Amino acid sequence: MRSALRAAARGVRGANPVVGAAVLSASGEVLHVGHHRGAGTPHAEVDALRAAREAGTDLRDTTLVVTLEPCHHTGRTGPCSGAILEAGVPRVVYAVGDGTDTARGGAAALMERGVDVRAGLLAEDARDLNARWFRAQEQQRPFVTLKIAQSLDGRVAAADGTSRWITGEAARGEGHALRSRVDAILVGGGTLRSDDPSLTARDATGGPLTRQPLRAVMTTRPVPADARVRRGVVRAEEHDGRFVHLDTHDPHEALARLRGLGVSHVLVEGGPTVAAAFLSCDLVDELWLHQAPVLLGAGAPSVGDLGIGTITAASRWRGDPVGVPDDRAVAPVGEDLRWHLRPARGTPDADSLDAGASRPGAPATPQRHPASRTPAGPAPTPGSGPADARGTATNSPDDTSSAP
Ligand SMILES: Nc1nc(O)c(N)c(N[C@@H]2O[C@H](COP(=O)(O)O)[C@@H](O)[C@H]2O)n1
Repeated sequence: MRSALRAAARGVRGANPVVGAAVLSASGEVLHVGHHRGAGTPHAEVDALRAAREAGTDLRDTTLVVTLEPCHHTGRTGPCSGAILEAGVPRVVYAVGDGTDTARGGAAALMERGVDVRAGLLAEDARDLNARWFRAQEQQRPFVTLKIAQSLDGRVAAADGTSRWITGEAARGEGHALRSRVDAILVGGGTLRSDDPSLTARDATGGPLTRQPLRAVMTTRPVPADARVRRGVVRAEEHDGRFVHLDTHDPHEALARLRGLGVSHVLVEGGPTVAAAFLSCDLVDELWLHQAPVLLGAGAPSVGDLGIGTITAASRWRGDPVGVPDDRAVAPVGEDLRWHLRPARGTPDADSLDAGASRPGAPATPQRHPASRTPAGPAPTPGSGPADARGTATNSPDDTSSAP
């Protein structure tokens, strides 16, 4: 299971949990490992079984160990329960159950077909690893990533509103790769008016990437008929660059609407007021922050007023090495610096990985932070993060100034 947990940490955060699997011999030797690489790609079990098949491993006396209960549904991919039965693996050990209504049930289905299934091994570690994903599922909302591209002094635009480009090409490339992985991108009315963004996912030449997210603007004002965001990106993919106007200032309402449109992962790209609105409601699960070696001295801040009056009430974040190309929570990207962060409010997932579980050769048992004793979905720790988990933002996204 420790091998499976380490493999899981090579995945990406978002619509799906990070999941790892290992095929063990009868004597308990790890023969193959696999992991899930994000929504739409094979699940960890299928990845590990593929490795076994390619190596010609006889699976008749093996055990499949997986960090999450095998799924029993056809979503973007087929059911893992079926793949395991087809492969003829006689024993399955999983860490933690899949609580989702759609995917759960794999364990029962396998047992019915005579597979020896055990649950609960290193369950707390497995749950910790995906604490924010479980929390988003429990709250029945999409997983939320906030992306910020800012100057050294925390600004996303110069005094005249110009923002192209603060960060360099490499950081922008990461941003576009992230765009093409999410189901929807969301910006506020201020960004719409100041930048007129297209919100498409593009490659280095400016051409559209294969997968395009739904493009959402959250504003109570009209979205002009000629706004770039309304212009079609013709793609045969799931969300294929459609546009949606979210006529609200309430992040909860915006997320509920997006969920209704089939969105499981939303990328909030600003501006400052929208960022503050999501942060104030404790609705940011993951933060990608690119910081450029540029000083602006004036201009829009990356995050608007969070209502924090004193340092003990600061919104604190911790490094998350899971889901970034180099397994590093803080890393140089071209000339810029990338921070990959999670709220430090007590969701324990990356605490366990601070000890190095995502890195090859790391200690087998992830260490947990003392604050990680509660299961996924704990209430925010008082004073350690953005306030009310069900709070409604007081700032209006329409007041927003520019963001890249
Ligand atoms: N057992 C298992 N292994 C994985 O590697 C997984 N990613 C999951 N995810 C579960 O299945 C749902 C996604 O299914 P699709 O990728 O859309 O087919 C996800 O919501 C989890 O419940 N499970």
